[in-house]
Order: sequence, then C-alpha cells, then structure tokens
Amino acid sequence: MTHGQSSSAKAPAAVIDGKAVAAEITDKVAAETGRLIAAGGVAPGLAVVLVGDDAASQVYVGAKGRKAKELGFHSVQHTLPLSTSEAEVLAIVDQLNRDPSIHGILVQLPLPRHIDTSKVIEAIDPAKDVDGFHPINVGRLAIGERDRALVSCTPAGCLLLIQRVLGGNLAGKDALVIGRSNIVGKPMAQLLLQESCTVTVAHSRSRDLPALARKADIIVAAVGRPEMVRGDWVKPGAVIIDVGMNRIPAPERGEGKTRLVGDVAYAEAAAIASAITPVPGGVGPMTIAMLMANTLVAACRAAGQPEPTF
Ligand SMILES: Nc1nc(=O)c2c([nH]1)NC[C@@H]1CN(c3ccc(C(=O)N[C@@H](CCC(=O)O)C(=O)O)cc3)C=[N+]21
Repeated sequence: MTHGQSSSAKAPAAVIDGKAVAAEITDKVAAETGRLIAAGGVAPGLAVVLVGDDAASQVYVGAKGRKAKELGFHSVQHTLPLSTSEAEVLAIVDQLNRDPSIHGILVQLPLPRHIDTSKVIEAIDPAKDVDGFHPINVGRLAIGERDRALVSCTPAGCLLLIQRVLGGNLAGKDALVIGRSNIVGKPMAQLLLQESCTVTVAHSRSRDLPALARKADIIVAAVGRPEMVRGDWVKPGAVIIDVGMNRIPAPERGEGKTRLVGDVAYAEAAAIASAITPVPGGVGPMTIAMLMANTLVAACRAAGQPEPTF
C-alpha cells in the first residue's frame, strides 16, 4: 500500500488466489510424499466414504480422489447406496481403521438422516481423522496442541491464506468469525486465537453484526447466506475470507441457470478491503489441498517420520 496518497480513490482489494496457493501446497505435498516414500515409508493412503447419491457430493468426492492420485497417494473410494445402515458404515470405518495402507479416512457429510453422524465420526481412529472432526482432534486444537492434532481442512486453509496476506503476524488483530459450525466457525476461532488474535464469534443471535464487522481487521464469513456481508460493514483495509458457497438463481444466464456466490457481497467489499477471497477460486481449492496435507501428515506420523508443516 502506498502511503501519503492525496487521491481519495482507494486501490481495489488484492484478490487472494486460493487456487494458486492451493497449487503451491499440493506441490509441496507431492515433493514431501516423494521424500516419505524414499525414506522407506509407504505412499499416503486416503479413503473417502460416500453414502447416498447426492450429485454435488459425488463431484467433490471425485475431485478429492483425482487430486490424491495426482499426488501419488493410494486412493480408495467407498460409494454406498442411500439405504446403507449405520452398522454397515461403522463396519467399513472399522475395516479402514485397521488397514495399514490407509492413513486418512473421510466420511463425506452430510450423512443420510438415519445415520448418527457423531457416532460415525467418533468411530474413526483420531490418527486417521483427516477432516479433524473427531473430539480428540477438536480437543487437541482447543488446548493449543495443534502439532499433535489433525485440524479441519477449511479453517486450516483459511488461516494459511490470512498468513499469506498479513505476513504471518496476526498478533493483536481483531478477527470476526461469522458462523459457529463445528466444521468451520469454531475451529477457525481456535486457530485465530492460537495466533493471538482477539477473536469474536458471531452467529444468528448476535446483535448488530454490522457494528462487529466494522471493528474487524479480519473477517471470516461462514454462514451460508448469500452476499450477507455488505460493503459498508467492512473496515477499510480489512482482510476478508469468504467461506460461503451458495448456489443462487441466475436468470440473466438463461432459464433455470444458477451461479455460485459467497457470504460476502464481493464487489462492494472488494472496494473497501485490502484483500479478499473470490468464490469460486478462493477457500474451496484450499480445503482440498489441506485434506491432502493432512493425509500426508497422518502418513508421516504412522511411519515415525518427520512431518512437513504448512
Ligand atoms: N467430511 C467432509 N469433509 C469435507 O471437507 C466436506 C464434506 N464432508 N462435505 C461437503 C463439503 C464441501 N467441500 C468442498 C470442498 C472443495 C470445494 C471446492 O473446491 N470448490 C471450488 C469449486 C466450486 C464449484 O465451482 O462448484 C471453488 O470454490 O473454487 C467445495 C466444497 C468439502 N466438504
């Protein structure tokens, strides 16, 4: 940023290229995978379990499997019909827990209603829980033992993007996390707290969200409400991470067409922020990259080999 500018026109925000950062991460994962194998370890193994035939889930699961193969991982996929019982899913998890060629197990969420999600997550060996959803991993993150945990991929990816922009020094920054999910909001808050940010977690019952946002140096929006964060909520120079992935009707593209938007009104916010993630091409690709990183880390730990940091 240039200081002492007399013009009132502000430079538009830098676009944070999540796709490019994700590619750097996966390059490192590929290189470190080569080192692990050369050191006598086995290739990292990732198992993805998908129950039901949700089209969007099939696309994501396919993308994860392709990326894993690209990196030289051992990659397996269990695609089960919607009618699969909870006991059958638990039996597959148990089998994967015992399989020494598998280091990471991802059970795609949401699961069908007749299956108890907590029960399935808690059945996964915490050392193979590359989603970081098991209470053991959640607890390790919460007590500041990130180095022994596996951390939820989306917030871990968001933190890397924030560190890129702010040069790693987050101490004392006011961070606002909008959304309190177990998958994004809560672990995001823990990660930012560990970086010594002053963290506020806002949710549907928060009062005066715009006022909370206007104080924030960092905003992570993860609520699933299309374009909820407006330009006039943004403090000049803030860093904005948009986790939202909302499909909305786009009649301008033709009858029945849709487009993907985030939780942030992008054009408005980009005029005020210093840096912002686009949707798509921001957080989404980082989630998949961090899944690969977690699988490699799990494989290194299983082999008693030093693990890379990301
Ligand atoms: N156990 C579990 N773990 C997950 O990590 C998990 C899950 N279940 N269930 C579903 C969600 C969704 N998810 C995405 C990952 C990457 C993109 C992604 O790469 N999106 C691209 C493309 C989006 C598009 O064009 O459709 C982007 O944002 O640029 C999106 C969504 C992981 N999830």
